Amino acid sequence: MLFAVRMDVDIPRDLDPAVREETVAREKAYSQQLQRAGEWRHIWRVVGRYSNISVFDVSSNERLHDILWGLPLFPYMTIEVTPLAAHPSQA
Ligand SMILES: O=C(O)CC1=CCC(=O)O1
Repeated sequence: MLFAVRMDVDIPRDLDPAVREETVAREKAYSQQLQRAGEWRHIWRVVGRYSNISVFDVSSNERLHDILWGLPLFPYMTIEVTPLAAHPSQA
């Protein structure tokens, strides 16, 4: 099952810089592990924003929910999920 997911990140400015750095590092490791496993297919920066648009290929809605819930930056994100279906014009 394919999903496009937009993540808008808004880390509070007064967050301890060490906590910020450690959380962002954990986010990167978490993301890259899922990319290597094939569930996080794409991640693209949204130009000019602290946001990304990602494509996930997961077995179920529950699996995607668990992945998103587990994001280290989850408490600082607004997330929009769009389920994808094959387009009839896909060559
Ligand atoms: O920087 C972001 O867009 C947030 C993020 C998600 C996965 C990752 O490595 O960073």
